[in-house]
Amino acid sequence: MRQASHSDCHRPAGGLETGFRKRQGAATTTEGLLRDDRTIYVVENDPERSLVKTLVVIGPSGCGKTTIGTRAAEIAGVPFFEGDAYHSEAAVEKMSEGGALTNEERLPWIARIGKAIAAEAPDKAVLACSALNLTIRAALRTALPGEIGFVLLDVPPEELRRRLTQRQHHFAGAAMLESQIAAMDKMTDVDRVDGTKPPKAVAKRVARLVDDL
Ligand SMILES: Nc1ncnc2c1ncn2[C@@H]1O[C@H](COP(=O)(O)OP(=O)(O)O)[C@@H](O)[C@H]1O
Ligand SMILES: O=C(O)[C@H](O)[C@@H](O)[C@H](O)[C@H](O)COP(=O)(O)O
Repeated sequence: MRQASHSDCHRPAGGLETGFRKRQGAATTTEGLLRDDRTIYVVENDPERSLVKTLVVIGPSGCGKTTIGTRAAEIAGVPFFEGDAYHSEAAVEKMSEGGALTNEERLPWIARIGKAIAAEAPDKAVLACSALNLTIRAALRTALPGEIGFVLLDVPPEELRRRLTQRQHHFAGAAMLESQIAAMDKMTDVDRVDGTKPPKAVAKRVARLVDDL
């Protein structure tokens, strides 16, 4: 297995097109059609690109997506993508003030992530991305049409709160936590790993899921 180096953490170069738009009417065969309440969204799906296999490390702020995703990617020898690096400035500003994103605000972000992974990952990737509800996981499945797995790092709210109160230099603080927990669905379509265990142990379990993709 190749060892992942620091440069394997992928961040956007800038200028990526979103590949996302709101529309009415039917989707073509190269598009994924997503419905969220009364709105229809389209995340474009480019049939020409390689089918990267992606393990998405998911869960609310503070559950350990970045910490565990980075280590798991290193163990598995695949590049790591930091989902938070693909937010728009407006989204970061909103979250810095404790505001919660809507699905409509999240979808262009997901499209940017999908394009980056499709363009930059050779065959497999680990992605850190909250993916709190089915609409967003469906968008990821559409934006990344290769095999995709989701693993939730299970951490109780009081531990999340403790971690976020201590974490520094990040736009998402404890103020966002309640809205994140409220936005989470039952997550019946994902794997779960106990995220309260030491990072090394959690990362090993997640790396095994990357190998199994
Ligand atoms: N398994 C763990 N045990 C204890 N602390 C952890 C664990 N995983 C992450 N942390 C700590 O919790 C905080 C949030 O982790 P981070 O990876 O930034 O979470 P997320 O990316 O999900 O927001 C960080 O300070 C990190 O060091
Ligand atoms: O790592 C974190 O602290 C969080 O995940 C945080 O960065 C934020 O929650 C999402 O990137 C925004 O998206 P959601 O509103 O979908 O969680």
